[in-house]
Amino acid sequence: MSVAGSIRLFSRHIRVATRHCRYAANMSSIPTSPAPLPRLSLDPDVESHIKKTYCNSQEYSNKAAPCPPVEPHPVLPDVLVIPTTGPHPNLQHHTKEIMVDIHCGAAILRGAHIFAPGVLGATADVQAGDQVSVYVDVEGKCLRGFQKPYSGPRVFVGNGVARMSRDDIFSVAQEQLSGIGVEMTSPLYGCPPLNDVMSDSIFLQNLPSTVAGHVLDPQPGERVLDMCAAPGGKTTHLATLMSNQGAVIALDKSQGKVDKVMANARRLGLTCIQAYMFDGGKAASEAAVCEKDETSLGDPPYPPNTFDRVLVDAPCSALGQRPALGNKMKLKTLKSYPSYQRRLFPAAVQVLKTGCTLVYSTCTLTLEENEGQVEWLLNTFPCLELVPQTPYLGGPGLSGTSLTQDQLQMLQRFEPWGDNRGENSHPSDRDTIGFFIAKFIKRAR
Ligand SMILES: C[S@@+](CC[C@H](N)C(=O)[O-])C[C@H]1O[C@@H](n2cnc3c(N)ncnc32)[C@H](O)[C@@H]1O
Repeated sequence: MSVAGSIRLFSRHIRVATRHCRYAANMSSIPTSPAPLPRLSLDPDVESHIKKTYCNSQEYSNKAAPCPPVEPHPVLPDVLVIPTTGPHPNLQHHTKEIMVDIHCGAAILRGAHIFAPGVLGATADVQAGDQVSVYVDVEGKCLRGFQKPYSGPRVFVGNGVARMSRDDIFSVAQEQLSGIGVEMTSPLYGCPPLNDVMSDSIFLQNLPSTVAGHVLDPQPGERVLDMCAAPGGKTTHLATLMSNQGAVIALDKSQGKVDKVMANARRLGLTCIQAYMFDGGKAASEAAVCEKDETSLGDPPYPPNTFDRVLVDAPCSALGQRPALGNKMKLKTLKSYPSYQRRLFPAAVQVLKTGCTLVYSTCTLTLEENEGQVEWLLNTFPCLELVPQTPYLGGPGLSGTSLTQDQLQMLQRFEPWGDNRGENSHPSDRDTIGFFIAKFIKRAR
């Protein structure tokens, strides 16, 4: 098989979702309504190609981190699931140690190696080629360049081989460093790095994020607005679901982020995406004029009733993200999100055509940013009707607002501890990040 041959994936890319760690799920009996989609049969060669790539990689050639299985998702036709393995209990602790911060630690748990600038501390004797144990400084108190075994609170995340000596790393300014400092050979959790694997065809994404794309359900030829788009996981999914036909307008607030969206679009060969550095909250303008051609809408802002679908995947407190080794967010910041998110909706509702779909999603857990926002939206925009979602792999919304039981059942909440899914749910649907999805139709009112 040539890779290109397997790609119906060219027009229908595969999303790859990893499970982050094992949980003994204490499942409730809340009923879900799984709605099977037409199955896209995955080319067996694709699955075997991915398996071979991992099994041959150093991470999976040792017994501590055996190659994880690759499974087509039972409901989502364009998703492969790679369960994370671990924690691996018998990893040896080496005397030579590397310290990293919580962000680098989370990246390691997601399958990354350690880039040299990410090394916070290394014991004095570390040389290139040495076996090292890697620890995360969970309180952010380890100073850069630290050279003793660190005695503050720390978490072991696995073993690796130093590719640079301590001197290589700390004798130059951090901004001049590049390349891999430590190659993780036995991470605590086995999570496949997908960096070079079929990069024109697959996108690594959290499972609930792939559900959000399907819930929006964009069709070929439509105009879709992705209001908060970077790095473009959902943007590229939407364009793929549209078979690259129509227009996906992606907005984000900095040029660097917009460049990332476009880089991902180019990588996947998705030409129907146009990304702009633009405040989503200002995306609507009565005075704006839109090009007639649905594939070239031009720059934002856009006139009312321009889009067939709008996704507001809002900036949020991200408390559902996994893996997470620490969180330094202040209460003031946490409390700032609901009002910031609300700024986005007047424009989102205005640019949406009547009869069309708005999806709101977050990767956080708070009532204020999730069910509370749905309550506020329904009160503020009487034209919005809350509607059920397909596919439905999560659980209902939480009580605590004025939303009725029926309305809560229309919401889709993924608790990161996995116990709010139906008893027949697939294991990959219970071991996810925390996520929230609400779907609305704009009615003529
Ligand atoms: C949850 S992330 C989006 C993730 C993205 N949808 C994906 O799936 O790859 C939220 C994004 O909103 C962006 N953002 C924050 N404020 C914004 C604004 N006023 N207008 C547009 N984007 C904004 C942030 O820069 C961030 O990239």
